[in-house]
Amino acid sequence: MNEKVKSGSRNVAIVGPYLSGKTTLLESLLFVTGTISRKGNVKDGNTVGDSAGESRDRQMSVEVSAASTEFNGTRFTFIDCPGSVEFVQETYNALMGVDAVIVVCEPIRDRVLTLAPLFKFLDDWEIPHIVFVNKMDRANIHVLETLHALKAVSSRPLVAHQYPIMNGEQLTGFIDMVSEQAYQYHSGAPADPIPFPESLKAEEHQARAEMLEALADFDDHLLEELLEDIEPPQEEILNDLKLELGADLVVPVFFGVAEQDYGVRPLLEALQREAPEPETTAERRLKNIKDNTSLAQVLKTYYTPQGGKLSLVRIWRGKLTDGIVLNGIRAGGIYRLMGQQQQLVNEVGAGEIVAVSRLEGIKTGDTISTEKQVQELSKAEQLEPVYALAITPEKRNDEVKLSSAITKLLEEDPALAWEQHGDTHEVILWGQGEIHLQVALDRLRRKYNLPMTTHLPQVPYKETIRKTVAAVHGRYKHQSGGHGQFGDVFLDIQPLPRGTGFNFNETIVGGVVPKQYIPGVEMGVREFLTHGPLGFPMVDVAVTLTNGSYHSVDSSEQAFRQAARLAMQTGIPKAQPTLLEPILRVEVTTPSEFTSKVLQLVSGRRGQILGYEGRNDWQGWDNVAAYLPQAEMQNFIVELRSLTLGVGSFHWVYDHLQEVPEKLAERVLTSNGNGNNTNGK
Ligand SMILES: Nc1nc2c(ncn2[C@@H]2O[C@H](COP(=O)(O)OP(=O)(O)OP(=O)(O)O)[C@@H](O)[C@H]2O)c(=O)[nH]1
Repeated sequence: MNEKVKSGSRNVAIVGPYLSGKTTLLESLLFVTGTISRKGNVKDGNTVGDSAGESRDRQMSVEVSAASTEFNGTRFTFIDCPGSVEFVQETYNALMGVDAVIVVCEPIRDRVLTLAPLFKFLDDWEIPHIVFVNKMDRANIHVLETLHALKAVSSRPLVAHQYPIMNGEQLTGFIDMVSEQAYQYHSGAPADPIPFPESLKAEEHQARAEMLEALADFDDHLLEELLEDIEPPQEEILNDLKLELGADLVVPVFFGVAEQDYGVRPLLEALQREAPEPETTAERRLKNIKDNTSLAQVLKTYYTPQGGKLSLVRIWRGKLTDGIVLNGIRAGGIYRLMGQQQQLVNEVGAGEIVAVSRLEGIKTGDTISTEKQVQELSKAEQLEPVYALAITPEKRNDEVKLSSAITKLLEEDPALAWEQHGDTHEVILWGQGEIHLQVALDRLRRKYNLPMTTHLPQVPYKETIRKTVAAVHGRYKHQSGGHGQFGDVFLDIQPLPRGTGFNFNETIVGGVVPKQYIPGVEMGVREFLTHGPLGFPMVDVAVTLTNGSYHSVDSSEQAFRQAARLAMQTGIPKAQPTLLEPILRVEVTTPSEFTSKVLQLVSGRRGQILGYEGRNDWQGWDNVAAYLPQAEMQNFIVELRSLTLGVGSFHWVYDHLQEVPEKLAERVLTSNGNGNNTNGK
């Protein structure tokens, strides 16, 4: 392949909503360029893109996969990205390393709307992108309607690079908007030039005029020509398209049918001609890097079924050679990827995306170099986890293996997080949704032989008291053979304001409880508070040791500890124990058209709405701020997505504890058998 590559390379990500046809498009790109001789099919599970077992099982991409090919002397490395919102972190991480992006979407209004977060990410990072409207064999909305829907969700102007020629709902050809030449598609062969279809003249002229006006917004010379009614030379239009795409000022639009390879050659030609060269991208990405060191960045980490580590890296400066030492670690082999297949190479230069094996300790997003100290490249933002499951190994003695397997799992998928909860002691796996966690659990089973069972995480309820009880007596007296045990205390138990925690005081006078035994009293009180009468840890309680007595031989710290526990056992039930639940402060982001539904969702889940407003940085989107009980959060993201075409999201932080309404508290306590185990619904 090396000899044929004459005119540089391009690294292109293929992104877009779930099931829009990205993997099919990659298959077609590889087929049209002769890299594969037979196309695979998503249903049959034999495509290059969806090569991981977890993808094949679900007929959906769950991680990025890379494939290189060559077209007219240019090497293309395509990165097929998952479309599901639950795997978007994969996509964001990979986008940090590409020169251009193909956004694949279907000609369906609601599907187009779901592109908004992706467009925002691309524009925030100024990543050049084009749109490929796929499935134009089922286009039951008009081309101009599709373009309008696209324009509504993009902050950058869209320019139709082609005008599709349709026969009913089926794409049959296109008009190239630069040359105004019409072409007819053929199965298995390049498109043929045909005469301009007169019936499309008016529509095509309008779309072309809009394209030229959009380009002219960034080119005064073109603007003058348009004002003076001079037809601009094609060279000038192409030049503007290249410059303005490269600077993420405009978004060219193409149409096609990936399944029939329609529109795929024109797409490749446009990418070769107009997508920025790797050097241009490097200038953009390295503009804040002051030193001149060799640099690469990890876009994705894989663990192969054999357990080997592979890091997909973009080389920004310098080159990678066999046996190179990066960040102090000797790399294994360097490979070009074709889905799960690897082709060993000895040396690769700047501007390429390749996989490097055995970079132990290096994570996705890390900057790597041959030098000791380098400036870190910026990374894609880390998404907050929004969905959790408590997990337990099916086999008890697998518990020891779990933490090292989870560490590897997190390296492969940085959108996962885990914790061992301090109160409930459960191991909780956090991620972006149900399917995301199921895929992670599949990996644990397949790659690490760790089958797990799951359940909804417990809500970490707490308890407090409402009333003060004074002078509660606790006496511990035990006579067994020789030495006896004697401790005797009087405690005042008082509720504290919410969020205060626990206070211990003593007002002992005259040494009725000697100093050395007082820590024992505090210990006994604290022990009792770890498990209150309702079954949960107690908070916001003050306990004061006011009185007591001792025995000069039989008293000990231990005996006072027991006496304090007895006093607490007597006193707390009289102080009106009450159930408290954690309340989160939640900030929901949603398209404004769904805000009222979101408000209903929040109120329906016992939420307290704190306010909502339009986002300054995102036209047409609102933020809703609210307090929500944690017990109501388990499936919140699932509901939110189903109300907002999948694009609603939220941030949360723990805020405070609040009394559980009485009726609900009864239910929680009965379903827990006075113990702690469900989410309280
Ligand atoms: N009619 C029609 N169907 C298509 C076309 N391209 C893809 N499909 C079908 O659409 C479905 C989804 O295709 P994929 O290529 O898996 O979509 P994807 O975007 O890679 O999916 P994810 O990565 O899981 O989001 C499959 O059943 C394809 O056969 C097309 O041009 N026309």
